[in-house]
Amino acid sequence: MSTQQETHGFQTEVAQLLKLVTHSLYSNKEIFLRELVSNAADAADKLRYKALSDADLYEGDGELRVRLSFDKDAGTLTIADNGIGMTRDEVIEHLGTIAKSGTAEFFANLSGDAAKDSQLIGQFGVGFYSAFIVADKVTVRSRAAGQGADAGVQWESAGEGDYTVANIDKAGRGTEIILHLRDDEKEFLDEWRLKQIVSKYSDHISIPVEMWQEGEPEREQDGETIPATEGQWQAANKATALWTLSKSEISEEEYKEFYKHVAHDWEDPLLWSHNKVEGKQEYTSLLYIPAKAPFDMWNRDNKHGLKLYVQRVFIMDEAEQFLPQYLRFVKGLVDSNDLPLNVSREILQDSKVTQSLRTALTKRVLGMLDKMGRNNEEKYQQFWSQFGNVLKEGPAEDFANKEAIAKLLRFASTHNDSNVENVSLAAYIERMKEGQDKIYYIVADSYAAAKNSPHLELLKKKGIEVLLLSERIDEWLMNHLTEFDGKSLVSVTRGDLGLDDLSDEEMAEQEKQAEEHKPLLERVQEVLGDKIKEVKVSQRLTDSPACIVTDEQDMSSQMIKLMQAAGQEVPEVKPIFELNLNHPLVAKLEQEQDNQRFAQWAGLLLSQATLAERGSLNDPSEFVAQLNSLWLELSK
Ligand SMILES: Nc1ncnc2c1ncn2[C@@H]1O[C@H](COP(=O)(O)OP(=O)(O)OP(=O)(O)O)[C@@H](O)[C@H]1O
Repeated sequence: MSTQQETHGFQTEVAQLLKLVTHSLYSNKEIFLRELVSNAADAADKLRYKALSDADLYEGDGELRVRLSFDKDAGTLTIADNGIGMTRDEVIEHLGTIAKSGTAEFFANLSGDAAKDSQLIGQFGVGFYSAFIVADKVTVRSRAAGQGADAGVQWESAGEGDYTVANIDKAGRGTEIILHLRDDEKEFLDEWRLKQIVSKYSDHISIPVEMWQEGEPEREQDGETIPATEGQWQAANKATALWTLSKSEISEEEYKEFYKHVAHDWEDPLLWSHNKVEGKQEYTSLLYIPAKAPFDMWNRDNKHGLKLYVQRVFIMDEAEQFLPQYLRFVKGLVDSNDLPLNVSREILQDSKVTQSLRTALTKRVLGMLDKMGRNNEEKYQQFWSQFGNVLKEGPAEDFANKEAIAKLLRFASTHNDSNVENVSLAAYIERMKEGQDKIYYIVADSYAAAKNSPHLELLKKKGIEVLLLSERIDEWLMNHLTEFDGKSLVSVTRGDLGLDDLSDEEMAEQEKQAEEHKPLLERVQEVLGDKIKEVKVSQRLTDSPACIVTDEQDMSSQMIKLMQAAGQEVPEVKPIFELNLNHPLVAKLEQEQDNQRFAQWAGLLLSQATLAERGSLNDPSEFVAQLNSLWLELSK
């Protein structure tokens, strides 16, 4: 009997997701079973955890399992678990809305192209809603552990705009999902097909997935009487938690499938590392690097972290204490023998065990990435393109591992004529010119702006490599990374390039030039006044007439932009104005007798240099006016 039936509309995002699920996921439709069995296993894990402090929740039935059954006549497939179950409110919340933040933006970005969107949707994770790949109606009957039989709830939907919920009686705790299969999906009403899917995808989840085995009547075989057997539920999977096995017992396929279960991802992982550690600390970790970044990796409240088990009992999901933020893309689990079973998030936070696990797991991840970087460049590039920018948060967050993180960084560089970020600091050092003791880089708004920056001119001419950085995070990164392997990292847009050792003769020549052209420098300083900090003969230009650079102690242009974008106040920073004395425009400037025109030329050069460096001017109309008035003068 059902009462209090209500009809609810799906949250817009769920309706969009359902449309996509039914239209784009046909090619791999059997995974619906993995998703539903995975949810059942999670529900069992949650009950086991809650029952640690309240054994009554088991209601006398502590054998947690999920059962598959089908009815050929009715065309239904049922997945029934005796896990934690759901209350009416939970059913409405979990099966009618998507709680992940950033969901609306995610849907706004879909293209409408089924093939592309199905890739994206895999990153998003459709979970329960994958039921609608094969079913045109889904009935969920659930009852939360610890409640009376009359606290059951039934949810039903055809996967279009709405669903119904009603109160029902349900004697057994847990959740039953009844799929009313579409006419062309009846292949799933088959014992062998189901067994095959279960062993392919769900062999190593922690609970048995059972199917009904019919009994056999007594029979004669080779003159012997074989007694009758009774029908019984039998596990179709191995049901041993994968990470408790030794590595040699686990196949690649099994690692990959297990990943999809823990990470709720649809794609194979890129890399994993499985380790049992004994001794002072005892734990097992199974850490995966996904192939693709999740849709919400840059969302501030993105949920991440490992699954935590204590002595093989599931304790919590998304335990973010075990890895630093800059490794938030790592998925997997840690199973500790040293933490208490009743550990809470608060206790975890302050625990020494957590601290040492975090240190060890961080090292492990950095180690596995380093190894991939050395052994498989192609795979590493795939990793870098997805997670490189997250890793760049590392040097600021994790001082102790700065050098190890720096080894993992990859940059675009003048060495390669391409924007691909594949140059490591170690590779740069190997190619350093004789006498060069610094690593040069530039941070600009785009790859093109970096590559074509006038600040690179002399270095290019001398064949000195410069790393070309153009991601938003790069300035932040370089602020925290001042040295690698004993070599300092130097921005070509700041202070001195420190090329002294490279070119004694040129340095002497420059000093001589500065002396000879002192009057010019003084005149420029006078007309530009407090717009600049200082005017100098440039060390770095060959083709451009002038550039601006930032004093060593001042905040760089990129940092100023970052802070402004974040709405923060920034101090005024005056540039050092550098002139290329070998440039004809500068020679012309020097010869200009008319003071007013001299001031206009100098102002124009400064505006141009500022534009090239910062991409914008404080007073663009002044620049336009300068340009126009000079044109007029010249065309007289
Ligand atoms: N068998 C079940 N027993 C109890 N709760 C369930 C069950 N199936 C689903 N749920 C609840 O519904 C929620 C939504 O499930 P769904 O599969 O859509 O997403 P998910 O498992 O949280 O994550 P993902 O979308 O990444 O798969 C779950 O988080 C859980 O709270």
